[in-house]
This record gives sequence, structure tokens and C-alpha cells, in this order.
Amino acid sequence: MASEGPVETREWTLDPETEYRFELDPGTSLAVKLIRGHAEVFGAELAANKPYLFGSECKAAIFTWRGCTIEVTGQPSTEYVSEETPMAAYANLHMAFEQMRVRALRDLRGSPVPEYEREKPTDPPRVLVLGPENSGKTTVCKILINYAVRAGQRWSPLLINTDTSEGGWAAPGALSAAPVHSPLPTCSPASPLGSAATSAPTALSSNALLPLAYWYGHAESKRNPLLMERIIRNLGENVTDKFQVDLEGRTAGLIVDTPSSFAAGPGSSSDDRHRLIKACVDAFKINVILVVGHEKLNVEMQRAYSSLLTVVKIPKSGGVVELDHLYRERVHNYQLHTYMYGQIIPPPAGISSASLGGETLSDLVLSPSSTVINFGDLSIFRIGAETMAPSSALPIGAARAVSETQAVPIDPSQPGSGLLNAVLAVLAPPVNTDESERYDEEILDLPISGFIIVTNLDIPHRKMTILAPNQGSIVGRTAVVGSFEWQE
Ligand SMILES: Nc1ncnc2c1ncn2[C@@H]1O[C@H](COP(=O)(O)OP(=O)(O)OP(=O)(O)O)[C@@H](O)[C@H]1O
Repeated sequence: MASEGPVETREWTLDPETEYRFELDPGTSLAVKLIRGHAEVFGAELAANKPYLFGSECKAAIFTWRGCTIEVTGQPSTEYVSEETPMAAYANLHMAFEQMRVRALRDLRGSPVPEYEREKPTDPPRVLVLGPENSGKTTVCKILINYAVRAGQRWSPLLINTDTSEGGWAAPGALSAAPVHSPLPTCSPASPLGSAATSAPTALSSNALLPLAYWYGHAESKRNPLLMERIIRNLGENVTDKFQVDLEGRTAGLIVDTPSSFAAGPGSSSDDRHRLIKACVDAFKINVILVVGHEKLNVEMQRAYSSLLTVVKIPKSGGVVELDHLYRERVHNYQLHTYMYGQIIPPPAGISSASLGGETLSDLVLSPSSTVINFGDLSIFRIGAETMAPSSALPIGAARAVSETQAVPIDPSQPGSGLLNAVLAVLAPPVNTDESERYDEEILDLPISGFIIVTNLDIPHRKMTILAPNQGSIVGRTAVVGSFEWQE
């Protein structure tokens, strides 16, 4: 029940197993303080008496298992309390995964196993989350990861993001993986998974994550399924290598978030979808598929995989908000700006100090550097044809002029190079000295070391201005352009 307080501050008292849901308009923010009881945001526990800030266009829920009182400052465009949440089902899932982790760790350490558990498998959970658009896949991933991190063993599960329309910890267009050591805060659409040390390792403290990221370059996975598949397999190889040396880390398992196009939707061919799901299942050695609220997909997955792994249909939350195309474009811009400039959320009136998922606000302001370089300082490529239509848009049987996984060099001095205001991923230097592998092939398999923006092209003087998160030299490096455009 809401009660009127001083300027725009209201108290909400929540019954057990209910949640306060809110949506914010562009340019507004909301501070939430827990006054009594216990509460969490997508599985991350709120500390008492500390204002948590939620930024522009955020949509989230404060859930409580046993009841609580919260104080809310700011004016959401929508706010209400819901008594119907799927949290009990998600908590049961978490418990099942927890048992799998404990069995895996016990097996690794050679600890005694109770009689009734002897026959049970000792594999940790490696979970693929599938579902249609706006079904709450990312939210389910966050909740399950946060519960694992908070559990007795303080596991650090790997969270793998294959949804390139969401930046994960890098920028939109990237696929990434990172072990999560502390709960993921849910603060703003600009950093859907919270802070990561992608642009400024020193500026971010306890929550800093160092993701491994690969550049796909587009928001839609159906645009270049071959490249997507190759990147998934690359990520998988890295995860396998990591687990081979980090045996205890392996017992925490992993959770893979996927784009909605893996589930269904216009323009995504059934063959491509199944190939990409299969690529994830193979690459990450998936043993559980979660299908969020989609009967048909659940039946499809049961048919294809039930003999190999466990397929579970889980309920969709009624709180998940439908995000339209324009919202998603705005989020891409927020994410790119956050990567360069950090996250600056003006707190609502009446809140002087607030934290954003555990980080104080000043920690989150970054200062990128703008430098002028020569055209020849950077080798720039595009993967696949210049104007790549989705496969489904090509006439049946039509072959592409340029292979989808061919790295095509771009000459910045050519008019129409498409580089002005383009977002470029600077790749890690190649480690492969094997002469037999062509360099333009190898480019596809190099991880991202950072992102830059071309803010000016001076063709007569063969120079370009680059916005980069730091002043490190990029001379001699290789960069790949995608289809994202920087907007001031
Ligand atoms: N219980 C809830 N209450 C309020 N908002 C919620 C709730 N659950 C999820 N949301 C919000 O709904 C939006 C969509 O959720 P989410 O990103 O998890 O869906 P998705 O299926 O991953 O989306 P996509 O279609 O991009 O793959 C997000 O902004 C999320 O914060």
C-alpha cells in the first residue's frame, strides 16, 4: 500500500512473496531504500538503509520472500505491487542447480557421498536459457546467477551472453563470458549486467569483471548466422580451456543467455535457429535447457534434446516489460555512451548520496580520449558483405557475393566507407604464428581488446579522429567495424 510522504517519497509495505514493479521514463531516476525486512532486485540482496539508484528507462522489481518495507523516491511512469511472481519456481530451480554444484565439488574433492546420492550425476549445471522476445531470459539468468553467488559456497558461475542486442558487459554487438563473483546489480538498461572493467579497469572496484568478448558487430543474430556460430564455438573453446585448469571453478557451472531469435520470430530460419542452439549445446556442453514460457519451443526442444539433456519449461514473469525497437536502439546508445563516459545518473530530488549496485556514483564517471591517427595506423575490416541482408531475405538458392565469414579490408579514404561515427572493435594482437593460417581468417577468431569510435574522417590529409576509452596507442592494431553507429 502506498502512503503519501514528503516530496515524492513514498513507503511501500510488501507482503511475503510479492514484488514492487516499476518503469522509468527517459531522463528520470528512482531511489529505493530498504527500511525493514529483506528484499532483492532480481536475486541481488538490498542492504538496509542504503539508497539504490535506478536510471533512465529502467524497468525492474523489488521482490521480498518474507515481507519488507521500502522507501521510494522519484516518479516512475508505472508502479504497482504484484502478488503473482514466478520466484518460487526460480528458487526451486536454483536449489536443484545448487545440489548439482555440491555433488560436482564433492566428487572433485573425493569427499564421502551419502548412500542415496551415489547414483546421481556429478556434473555441475551448464544451462542454456531460451525464450521468445521479452520473455525475461536475461532476468532469469541474473536471478539464477545471483542466487548462486549468494549461496553457501559463494560460487562464481560463468555468465555467457550470446544476445548481441544487449551489450552484456562489453558493448552491443559482442558475445561475452565472465565469471561472476558478486551479485549483479540491476541499475540501468545501460549496463544490463552491472559494471565491468571493459573500459576502465581501475575505476571500478569490487564488482569489476574482466569478460572475454568477441565481436559479432550487429544487433540481430540472424544477420550473419555463420559468424555467430563461429564465435559461439570460439567462446566454447575458451570456456573448455578455462575449466581444464580451474577445476573448482568448473563446479560452479555456467548459464548462457540467448537472443530471442534462437526461439522463433520473423526472419529467422528454422535451420539457422537450430544450428545456433546446437552450437551452444555443443560449445558449452549444456546439460539443462530452460525454456521461458513458450510451449511450442519447449516441445521442439524436448523432441530434439530430451535424450541427451534435461529440458525444463519455466514460467514467464508477468512483470517482464515489452521492449520495442526504438527502446532497444536507445539502449544501444546508452550502452555505448556508458562504455566511453561511464554511468552518470542524476539522483532524484531529495537523494544526495546513492549507490548504484554497490558502487558510489563518482566511481562510474569515465573520461575517454580523442586522438588523431593516420589512416595507415589501423587495419580496418568488415566481416562479410558490405550491405549484408539477412539470409532469409535472399532469393532461394542465391549465394552471397562475399562469404559471410570473410574479412574484407576497408579503405578509409574511399567515399562511402561507412566509417564515420562507426563503432569499431579493436582486436587483441594475434598469437598464432602459424603461417599457414591466413590473417584475414584469423581475424575472425581474435577476442576484443576494446572499442573505439571514428568521430571524424579527414580524407585529404588521410587522418581520422578516434574516441577511445583510454590513451593507449592503437597503432598497428586491427579493428573490425559492425553496423552500430555512434550518436551524440
Ligand atoms: N518482474 C519484473 N518486474 C518489472 N520489470 C521486469 C521484471 N522482469 C523483467 N523485467 C524487465 O523487463 C525487461 C525485459 O526483460 P529481459 O531483458 O529479461 O527479457 P529478455 O527475454 O531477455 O528480452 P529480449 O527480448 O531482449 O531477449 C527488462 O527491462 C527487465 O528489467
